Amino acid sequence: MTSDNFLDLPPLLSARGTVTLPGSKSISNRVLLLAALSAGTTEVRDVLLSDDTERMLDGLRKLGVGVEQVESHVFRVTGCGGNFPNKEAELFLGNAGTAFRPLTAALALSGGHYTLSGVARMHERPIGDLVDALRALGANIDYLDNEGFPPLEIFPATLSDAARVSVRGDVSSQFLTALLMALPLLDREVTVEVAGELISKPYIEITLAMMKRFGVEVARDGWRSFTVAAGSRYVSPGTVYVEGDASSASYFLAAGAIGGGPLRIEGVGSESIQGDVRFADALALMGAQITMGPNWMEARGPESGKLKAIDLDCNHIPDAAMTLAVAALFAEGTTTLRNIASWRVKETDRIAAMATELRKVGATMEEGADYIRVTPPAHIRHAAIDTYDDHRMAMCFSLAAFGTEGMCINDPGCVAKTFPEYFSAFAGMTQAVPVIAIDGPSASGKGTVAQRVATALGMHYLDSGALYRLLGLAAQRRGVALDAEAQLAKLAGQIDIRFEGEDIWLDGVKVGDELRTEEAGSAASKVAALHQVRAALLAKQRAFRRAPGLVADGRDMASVVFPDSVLKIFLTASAEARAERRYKQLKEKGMSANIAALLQDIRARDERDTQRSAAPLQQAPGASLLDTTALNIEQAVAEVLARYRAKK
Ligand SMILES: O=C(O)C1=C[C@@H](OP(=O)(O)O)[C@@H](O)[C@H](O)C1
Ligand SMILES: C=C(OP(=O)(O)O)C(=O)O
Repeated sequence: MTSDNFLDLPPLLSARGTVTLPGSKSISNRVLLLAALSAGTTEVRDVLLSDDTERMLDGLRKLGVGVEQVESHVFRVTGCGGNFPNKEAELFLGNAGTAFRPLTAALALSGGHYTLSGVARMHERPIGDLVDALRALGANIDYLDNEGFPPLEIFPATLSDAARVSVRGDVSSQFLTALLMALPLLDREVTVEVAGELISKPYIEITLAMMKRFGVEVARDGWRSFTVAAGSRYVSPGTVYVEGDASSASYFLAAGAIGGGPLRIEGVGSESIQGDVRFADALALMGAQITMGPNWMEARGPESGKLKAIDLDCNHIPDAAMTLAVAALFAEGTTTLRNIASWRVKETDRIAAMATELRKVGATMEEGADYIRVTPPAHIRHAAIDTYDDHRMAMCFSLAAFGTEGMCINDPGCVAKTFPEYFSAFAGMTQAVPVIAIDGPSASGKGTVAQRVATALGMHYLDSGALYRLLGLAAQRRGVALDAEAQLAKLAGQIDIRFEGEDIWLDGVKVGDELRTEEAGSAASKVAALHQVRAALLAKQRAFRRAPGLVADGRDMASVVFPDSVLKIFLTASAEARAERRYKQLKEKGMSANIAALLQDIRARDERDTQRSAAPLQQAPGASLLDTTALNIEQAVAEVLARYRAKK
């Protein structure tokens, strides 16, 4: 159920399967830059294809680096030995921190004239600590807008002979990463001292491991200082394989833990160099069952059946920790995630965004400068989640669809930053609450069949036609004309409808046979032809989709309301057979009836229903025809059940 601006995720029952992860963003962008700075040609395989890596690739091309895509995820980079061919360029780096910070450092020390800019949010993300450190080395960098923030203009440096330089490490580890990767461009030994408590430490391990792969070994004194020796030069290792993205793994591991699993991710595991694999430990603390091998991880639900809250310092897993905040909705108790101040300066203020959106689904939230506390609600409410152009907000909140009502994600396309195919991968690993859609013309017997199928399967039942009949009735009671579209749509949003067994309640009052009269049927048909009314009733109908499943009958169940139904039946019978059934039904209830008039009525209604522009009655693509002219109810029910079992 997609549109350009939102994705309505159905309520999810379970998660299982095997997913192969796209390449790591952090490794892809480091390797591409190091390959460009090296002597020699590097083939980089399993590269992440996403907006962040596209910004790096585009930047390198603009600098004159030979970048050739040889297969879909394989790039051949012809290194420039530390000397970019183009000495003048304007780079647009989107919101990619792993492109912006490292390119700033490399270009500041490479003797050209460059401007670096990004999206509006990038211009709010700090870079001052890195610029200060580079200036101490002689770099010539101007802020084009606000002091301490992009955009930047870089001029050729007048290099100092400083042997030691200090960089703050408590806002972003990317400043230290950027500096270290650029230092081999200088022809002398430089020691970088880290000022302040270094955050996101595992990302520095990725940087050191990648530099080593390209022939530069950094000497270190714990987390205090790092020394790049004189004469250090990047040399291409030939071919580099990029691991799967450990942060992207977090959504699937969490899905396995919440949705039962087993859910296996391939591409990253116990031998990974990415710190975010430690997310699996956090999930295990919550009670999830985790197993892993060198290049895979697998998550299952907790043995006890219920996840439990944790209180955790998440500084080492800043990105994956966001996933814990949403997983906390499914845990018993209050979860506290600490030491995450860096969330405030990422794609959005993630502490504020997380608190706002988790509140929408009913959680009780507490936020501080560097922590967040989540107390789950008794019942996770359906909400339209704003994603703030933050890929991780969108991916994290997909997990909230394991609540009973599903979840709506606004601007789902923002996942393109690191995982453009996220939602199709997620759909492939998760099983939604199943819907059996039974559509068909008036008096085809679909209501009785659907109700009996629901009973046989222990599922919920939605008589969508009754919603339209109820609206018709409510309109007549309140004196709203049956063609007053806007008023009717408003009324549709206001009325309170409840189904209890065979009983139907409208605004707290039980409705009787008046709902089944021909008059109510014709009022329903009229209001149902109005677009705004159908739109207003859509959410009401979807809300009936609850575990363990739903059998829904109507006219557009398969095509519009539940297009992802596991089974779609178009149930019909000849007009004569339907007139006869209706005649018998009315007689049994002691009501008067005329078979010729009924037949005429049914034909007129068929005509109206198939001709109307709003959701005309038709066999939906993927629906199978069930003609019951020659079948009795039991036979029709048995046939639907057989088709459902064949689908399972
Ligand atoms: O170096 C890296 O690849 C990254 C470092 C982290 O940033 P901070 O160091 O700013 O926390 C992380 O959040 C980001 O997604 C990627
Ligand atoms: C913080 C992130 O990105 P960036 O590399 O732009 O810092 C992220 O991917 O969560």
